Amino acid sequence: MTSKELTQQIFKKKSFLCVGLDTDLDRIPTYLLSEEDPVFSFNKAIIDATHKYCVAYKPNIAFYEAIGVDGWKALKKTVDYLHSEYPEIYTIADAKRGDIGNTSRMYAKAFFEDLGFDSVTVAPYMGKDSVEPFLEFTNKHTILLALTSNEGAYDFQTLQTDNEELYKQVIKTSKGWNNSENLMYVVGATKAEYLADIRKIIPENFLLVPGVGAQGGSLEEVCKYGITKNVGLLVNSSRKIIYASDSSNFAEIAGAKAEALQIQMAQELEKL
Ligand SMILES: O=C(O)c1cc(=O)[nH]c(=O)n1[C@@H]1O[C@H](COP(=O)(O)O)[C@@H](O)[C@H]1O
Repeated sequence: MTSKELTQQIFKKKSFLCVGLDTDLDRIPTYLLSEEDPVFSFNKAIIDATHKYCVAYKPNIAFYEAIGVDGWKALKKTVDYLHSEYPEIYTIADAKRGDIGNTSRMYAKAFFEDLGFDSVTVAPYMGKDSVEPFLEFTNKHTILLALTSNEGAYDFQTLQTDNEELYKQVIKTSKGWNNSENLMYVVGATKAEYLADIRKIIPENFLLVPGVGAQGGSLEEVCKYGITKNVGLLVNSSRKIIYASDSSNFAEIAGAKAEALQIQMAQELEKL
């Protein structure tokens, strides 16, 4: 899906919500554990209940890798289910990969070709040759970590180097690698006040903004500083939606949580 098509979906659904599928066997309703594939059963129920209110899903790969082969199978089934049942939905593999070029090429093949995701999150630390193999997939998006939502973001990302914070250098340098508009950036919702500066460097690029909900980020603040006339935002929430309830109607309650965010988003879109 191109950035333009994603923007069209956002205006059509009046939502720039991404639901995070951080599916943890210790947190899903216990009655699902007797199912053949509890992770997929949970994801399917969440997707069926929330898809009307969001434009994207972001499985965090760690949650699938942690349970081995079963996790990888559930991940593949989840992406296939999304693409077959809801082809208008955008998919993000939250993998935070990046290695020497030769190895990054294999990561890119895994997430884009084998699993068929529309995008993957990538760590910029190893530089251009570690990111280029992802960017070579010009019909996919590479989502580079810029300024993350966690406390540790202040350890390196905001350090001054040449009178400028490191995360700004990451954005400025990497945007020159992008010939085909297929680069997005991660900026944590907990760092919303930085978005005004970030928009001066990249006025158009899509930003994936996690951290609304469980991490305390504010949707209003994110929109205040980060929204553009083409929206340019995908705001992720995981735990606050998918674990809103552990009762038998967990999916319905997740749907209501997603709808509440969608309503707020529709109000923000009306202001544009
Ligand atoms: O790349 C990410 O998605 C990401 C970057 C970041 O800076 N902060 C962050 O929380 N994330 C991911 O976004 C999700 C946030 O989950 P919740 O805090 O439960 O909404 C998790 O899967 C995180 O790994």
